Amino acid sequence: MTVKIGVLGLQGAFREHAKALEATDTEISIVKRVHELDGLDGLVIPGGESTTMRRLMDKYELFEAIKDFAKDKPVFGTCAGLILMAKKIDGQKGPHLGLMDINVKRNAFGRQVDSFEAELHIKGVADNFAGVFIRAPYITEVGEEVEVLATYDNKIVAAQQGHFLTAAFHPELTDDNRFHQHFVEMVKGRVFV
Ligand SMILES: NC(=O)CC[C@H](N)C(=O)O
Repeated sequence: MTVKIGVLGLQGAFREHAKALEATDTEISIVKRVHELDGLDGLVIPGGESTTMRRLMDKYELFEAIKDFAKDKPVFGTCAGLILMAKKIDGQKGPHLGLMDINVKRNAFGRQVDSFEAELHIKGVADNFAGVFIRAPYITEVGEEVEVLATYDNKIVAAQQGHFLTAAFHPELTDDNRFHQHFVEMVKGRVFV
């Protein structure tokens, strides 16, 4: 069975995510409007700039619609997507979607190392995954139900909580689609139960 996965296409690296998913057994669509969530089995929230993406979500009434979608459908957020999914953002009053029990710090690796690549061990996914970090956040704290999937320099950079998956880096910017494949398996598991 082919599952249908949408990539939120308001801003950021959504085309790259769609491309990474092409190599998996999925039907892919770009989501820019609320009705385009209909019939999807899972959603990817890409990297970009979290405050801009939030503003656009509000503008197109996608904010509540995505919260609703996420009640029982898998969501995968990378970088800005991770920030949007977190329950707590360092130095910021409230969260955005607040889907995952994680605290996140934005632009957390500092200005000197704006962007870098590091080899990651991602639990259950890959021992040697090239993590591309771009003004990346990291997770400072996780709740009991959150499973840490990867750390870099003792900082949490990938995690999963039930049907939510998140990464501080950009798996869509490499040719390695194992992390996307992991999300597809999560979506399939959900569809079959
Ligand atoms: N590459 C990214 O998605 C960077 C995230 C960005 N620093 C933010 O705060 O939204």
